[in-house]
Amino acid sequence: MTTTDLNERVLVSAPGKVILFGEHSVVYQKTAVAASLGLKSYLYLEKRQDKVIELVLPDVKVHKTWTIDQIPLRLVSYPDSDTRHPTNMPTELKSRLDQLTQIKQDNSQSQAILAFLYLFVIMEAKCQTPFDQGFTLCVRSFLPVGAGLGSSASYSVAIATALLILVGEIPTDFNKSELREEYLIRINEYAFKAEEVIHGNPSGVDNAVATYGGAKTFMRGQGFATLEGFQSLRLLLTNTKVPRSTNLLVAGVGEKRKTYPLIIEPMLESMNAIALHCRDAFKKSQDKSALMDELEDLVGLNHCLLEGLGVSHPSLEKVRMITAESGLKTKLTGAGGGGCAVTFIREDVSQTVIDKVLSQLKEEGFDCYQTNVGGTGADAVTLTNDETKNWLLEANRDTLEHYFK
Ligand SMILES: Nc1ncnc2c1ncn2[C@@H]1O[C@H](COP(=O)(O)OP(=O)(O)OP(=O)(O)O)[C@@H](O)[C@H]1O
Ligand SMILES: C[C@@](O)(CCO)CC(=O)[O-]
Repeated sequence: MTTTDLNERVLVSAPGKVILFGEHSVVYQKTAVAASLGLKSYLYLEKRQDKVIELVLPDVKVHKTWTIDQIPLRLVSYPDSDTRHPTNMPTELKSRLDQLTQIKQDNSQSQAILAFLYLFVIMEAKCQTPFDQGFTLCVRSFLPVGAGLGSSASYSVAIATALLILVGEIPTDFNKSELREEYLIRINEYAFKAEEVIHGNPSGVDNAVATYGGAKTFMRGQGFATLEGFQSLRLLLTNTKVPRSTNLLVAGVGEKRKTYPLIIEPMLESMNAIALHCRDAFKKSQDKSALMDELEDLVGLNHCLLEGLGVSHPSLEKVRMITAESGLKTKLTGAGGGGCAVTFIREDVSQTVIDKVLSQLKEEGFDCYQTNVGGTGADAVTLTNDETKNWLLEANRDTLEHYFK
């Protein structure tokens, strides 16, 4: 096949995130501090000559095809889709999308498919000319799915970016455009919609970090600000591999808050103060050791409050115990209930100590990641060689990252 035989193809990337402070409290308009991760999702988009839509999501074992006529485009007028929660979508549209999703048992699959179909339908409804072209969309992630590192936001940002490019709402090289800010706002808004499908009640912090990258403070309803004076941190991420659902954990905290408002509200307020203290600690541009003293205190305080909200797990307490034996401070990150913990490592901690901790954590069956934080957000490039969806599935991280240099 020569390059000229190839259909138009695009590669999209979107990072995961680590919440340093403020998970759960951020759902209730408190401040959170979060940063993008070097671990990302990559999406391959190919326009097709036939009218087939193919969705390939190997991380959640989905491979679906539909013809474009099966998708309920323009079937239901849905003018206020941007302001309505997806659970309030018109009944007719809901039942058509459920029929197309056709997987009742496995939530991770149905949420991923539904998020894709929902975004496509509401985006297409806003296009000037009806969309009638087939395409293949394949997502492959280097993030553990459902483990607290923002896999759903990374997936949501990747599909929002790709679909906006597909329907002609943003150019592939949106990051180089003078309208970049506007395009990023659009990506973030649609990614939030996909997060609403997957999460139920997301604060928006995860998709904001996955869209814009960097290290941020975030408050629901007010958006984000760059974390001034942010210094790169040595972080160890440990995935306990205990499955959990962000949706259910967020709902659980909501129930507690309703039952014990006078107890829970001050806890959420303390978490807000922790995030603000972290912001100010970076701003002071003090030496790294003094900064780490403060951050380590905040780690302990924030974790204990989260534990009090009921979102820790014995596996996370185990990570805390193992790391504490070597003098390292750890808190859960993301929704908790299993999933990931983040350990803050001071500059003066030797590789021998880190290796010992790594081997103890691995002995427990946990996965560990040492990755950089605060890097780029969503990005896209046009593919011009003979890349295919199988190429995406087989390529390693360095190869894929190279496309975005
Ligand atoms: N690579 C992927 N491909 C398809 N769907 C994905 C992918 N990654 C995540 N998802 C969707 O997101 C869901 C996981 O979302 P969830 O919010 O529970 O986890 P998370 O985003 O990793 O954690 P947290 O919200 O705590 O950071 C999956 O069940 C699936 O529906
Ligand atoms: C638990 C939570 O605060 C973070 C999940 O990464 C939920 C959210 O902010 O949407």
